[in-house]
Amino acid sequence: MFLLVFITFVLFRVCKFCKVKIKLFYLPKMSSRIITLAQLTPKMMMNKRVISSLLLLPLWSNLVLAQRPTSTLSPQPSQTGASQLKLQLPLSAESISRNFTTKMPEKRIAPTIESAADFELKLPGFLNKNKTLALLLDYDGTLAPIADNPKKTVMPIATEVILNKLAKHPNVFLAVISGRGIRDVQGRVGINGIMYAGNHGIEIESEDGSRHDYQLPVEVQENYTHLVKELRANVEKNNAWVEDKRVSLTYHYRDTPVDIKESQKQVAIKIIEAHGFRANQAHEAIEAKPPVNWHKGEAARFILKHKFGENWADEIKVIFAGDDTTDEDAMRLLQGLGKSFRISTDPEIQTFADFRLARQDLVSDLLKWISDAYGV
Ligand SMILES: O=P(O)(O)OC[C@H]1O[C@H](O[C@H]2O[C@H](CO)[C@@H](O)[C@H](O)[C@H]2O)[C@H](O)[C@@H](O)[C@@H]1O
Repeated sequence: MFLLVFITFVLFRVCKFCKVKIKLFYLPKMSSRIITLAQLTPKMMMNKRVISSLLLLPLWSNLVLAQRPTSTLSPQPSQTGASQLKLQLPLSAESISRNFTTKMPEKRIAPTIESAADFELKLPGFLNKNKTLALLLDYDGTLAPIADNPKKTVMPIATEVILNKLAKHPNVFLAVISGRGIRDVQGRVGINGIMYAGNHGIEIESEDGSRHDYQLPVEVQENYTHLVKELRANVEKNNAWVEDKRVSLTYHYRDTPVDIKESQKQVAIKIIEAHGFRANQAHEAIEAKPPVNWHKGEAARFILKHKFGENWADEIKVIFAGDDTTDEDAMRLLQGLGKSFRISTDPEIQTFADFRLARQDLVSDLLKWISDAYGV
């Protein structure tokens, strides 16, 4: 292993000395993330794919010495010293460690839960009232059924009642991770003393009110302002509208006439992408998210680390439930570390979740299953 590290080091020194501008492969659809060599664990270094990746580095194109955008968030996985060599690779260190040392996570058709009884049948003994449970939940389409306007959503009474009880249980930790602005989702859920994440995790607020805001690079913030203006000027018409959430937006087109819906949506996607933002399909809407390596998955991981420390996966049980494409980031990162549920009526849906919940109303049954196990 030492030899490998040494060879890699020498390769970098030689390339630097020769002033060779080295470049990495651009892998389409994989977002660029930053890792440091120091983050490669011995286990990863023994992996054949990582070894060949390192040895082939000088032959690749587009190697970039880069600095991670600053953030007020802590813990920061790669902020271990400004002097470290940082390489822009297509995968983060943690995903390399997870993907290459274990099985590469893949979306697939997940086993379905169709009734309240299915939870214990398919997950016998998963819950243990003596072990802490972290319950991470999405809001729209999960806690509240989808409505034709974001202002019209309400949680079913049964959900609200159980959620309030679970929030008070000493062995249950509750967090709501939403694409909405944080104040909006807090107001709708209305439970004090739990953790909230808004804007797909960019804003996080702890139970005691302390904030963790992912710091977007200035140019991304500027692009966002232009993006809102341009969408409003060009595609806020025919009943479509822009929900400006300050750092991310949702373009709602539910009420646009069917014959022009698709073409107008495509124009909106082009505008979003032209401003460097990511366009995610949602329910009769497009989510425009900033081009940063921060999403519901990273937010979930941050919340769990913040609350339970580095070894959270060994200490607690985790359940995540969500219904949308943006929830898949959390389902992917929690694979093998907790149990996740994707709410979808589509039996063919491909997901990173462990289970598909066939209907939104099964969320109340999921909460009931938990509250029964914890004697709430
Ligand atoms: O992450 P979530 O809590 O699920 O939030 C995702 C988005 O939800 C809202 O839009 C969606 O729900 C609306 C109400 O049911 C519905 O009218 C809309 O069609 C859906 O896309 C919200 O408006 C967005 O800001 C959230 O990002």
